[in-house]
Amino acid sequence: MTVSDAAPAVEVHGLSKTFGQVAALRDVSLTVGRGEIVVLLGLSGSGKTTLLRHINGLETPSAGRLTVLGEDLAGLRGRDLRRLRGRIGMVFQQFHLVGRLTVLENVLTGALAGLRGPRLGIASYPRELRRKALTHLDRVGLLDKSYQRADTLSGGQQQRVAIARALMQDPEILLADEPVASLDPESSDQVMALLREIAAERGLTVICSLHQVELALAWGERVVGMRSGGVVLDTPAADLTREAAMRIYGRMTASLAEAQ
Ligand SMILES: Nc1ncnc2c1ncn2[C@@H]1O[C@H](COP(=O)(O)OP(=O)(O)OP(=O)(O)O)[C@@H](O)[C@H]1O
Repeated sequence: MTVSDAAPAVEVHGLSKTFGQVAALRDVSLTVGRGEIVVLLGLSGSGKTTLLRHINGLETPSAGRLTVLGEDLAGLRGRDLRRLRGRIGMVFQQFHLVGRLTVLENVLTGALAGLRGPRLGIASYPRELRRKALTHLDRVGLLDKSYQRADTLSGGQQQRVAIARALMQDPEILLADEPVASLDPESSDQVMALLREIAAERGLTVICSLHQVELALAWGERVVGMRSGGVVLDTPAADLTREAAMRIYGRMTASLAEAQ
């Protein structure tokens, strides 16, 4: 085991980010251990996406430092940054599938970063990767949809395809940005359950942004509350009370926030 294998998944020290006049992150410090499932809970605009984008090296801090999987992001450029990003999977609110392609081909695109040259069609991917993609589709319960166009699936199914796609890169960290914001309550629960199961099976670190208190309580292990770009709470989900959740939402009631 090398030093970087033993390092926490993510260490954020005094991170601030301003976009023009807007302070999106204010002095955020946070350490996430390997295998932890952390929910970032906060209203729209509280800085959750900006924090996730920094962890993936997609934004440059205005101040502060980030270390991800033992690597200081400030020192990484080009190939080294791409290699680190290869260890981090992402899942988005809008799934970002290619609707006219089959489900299987969408999953296969998750392996593109590790391949040379463009690919066109399922047959252009190595057999080993096709097998791996089918295994992941089986894991997310969609093996029978493998050859269906992605845009014929329900939202919940599409998000499960996106999770299977993220698994193709064997990520050590999965960043999920409001993964259930477009889904009905039943599909939301299915997707959150799947994320938690997969994290446990693989020892995967999951950092997931949500804006609903109930989902955070049900599915997080640790809840980090964000408000106006700052961390206002960091607690095991089991200890999170509605009163504490109020601190995240300020003067709004938690139930109003739920309706957002
Ligand atoms: N590229 C950008 N340029 C300018 N302002 C930005 C940019 N990205 C984020 N912001 C601003 O930073 C603040 C935090 O946004 P962020 O998207 O991180 O919040 P969020 O909690 O993820 O909300 P949402 O769930 O709506 O995305 C907001 O005021 C937003 O308008």
